Amino acid sequence: MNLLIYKTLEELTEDLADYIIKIAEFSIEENDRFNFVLTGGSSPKALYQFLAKECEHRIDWEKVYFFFGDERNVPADDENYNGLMAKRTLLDPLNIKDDHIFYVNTNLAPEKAAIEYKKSIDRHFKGEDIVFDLILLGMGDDAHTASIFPHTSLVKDEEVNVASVFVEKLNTYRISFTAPLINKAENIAFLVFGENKAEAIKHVIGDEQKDVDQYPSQLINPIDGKLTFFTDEAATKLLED
Ligand SMILES: O=C1O[C@H](COP(=O)(O)O)[C@@H](O)[C@H](O)[C@H]1O
Repeated sequence: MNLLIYKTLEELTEDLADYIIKIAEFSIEENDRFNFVLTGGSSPKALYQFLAKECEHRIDWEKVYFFFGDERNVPADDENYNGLMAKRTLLDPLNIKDDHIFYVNTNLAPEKAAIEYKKSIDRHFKGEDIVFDLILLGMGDDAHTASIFPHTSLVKDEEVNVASVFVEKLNTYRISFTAPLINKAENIAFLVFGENKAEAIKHVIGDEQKDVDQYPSQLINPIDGKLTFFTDEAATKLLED
C-alpha cells in the first residue's frame, strides 16, 4: 500500500491526474484500451474538471472506457446521480462517445439494474476475467466505499459481482461493485481528503485489528494489483507515525 499525503488539493489533483495518465498509457500500450472505473460523491469533481481541462491532449480518450463503481438509486437527471456529475465535469467536456460510457440504468428496479450492469461489464470483457485497469474510490466519513456501507449485506458479499443493497440509514437502495470485484483490479486509488474523513482514515489505514463491518473500506485489498491512497494532511491527521 502506498500512502500519499498532500498539502493542498491542487497538488493532490495534479499528481493523481499524472498517475491516471501513466496507467492509461500503459493499458493502451498493452491492450489498446483503458478500463477506468469512476467514483461518485463530491470529492472527485475537481479531479474530473482538471482531467477534462488540463489533460485533454495527454490521453487518447477514444480508447478509454468509463464505468461507475457505485450508483445512487435515482433517475439519471437527478443531481445525486453519480453519472450526471461525471457527465458534466468529465465525459461531456471530453466528448466521450456514449458507447464508451457504462452508466447504471436506474430506470430499472435496483436488483435488476445491478444484474444488467454486471451483464454489460461481462459483455465488455467478452467472458474474460474482469480485471479493471484502474478503480478510483472515495470514502465516506463513515468509512464506506463505493456503496459498501457499514453493517449492510454488501460487507459480507463474497461474490465478484455488482449488487443492489438497501442502506437503512439513508433509507434508499444503492447499486455497487462488491469488494471482491474491486479487489481484482490492477490498480485501486482512494481519493480521500478533508478533516471530516480523518476518523475513517484512522481506522481504515491505522487499525491492526480489522472490523470490516464497521469500516467497510478495510475490505479493499487488491489480489495482485496496487493500492494507493491520495490524501491530504487533514484527512490523515489522526494517523499515528
Ligand atoms: O455516496 C457516495 O459517497 C462516497 C464518498 O463521497 P464524498 O462526497 O464524500 O466524496 C463516494 O465514493 C461514492 O461513490 C458515493 O456514491
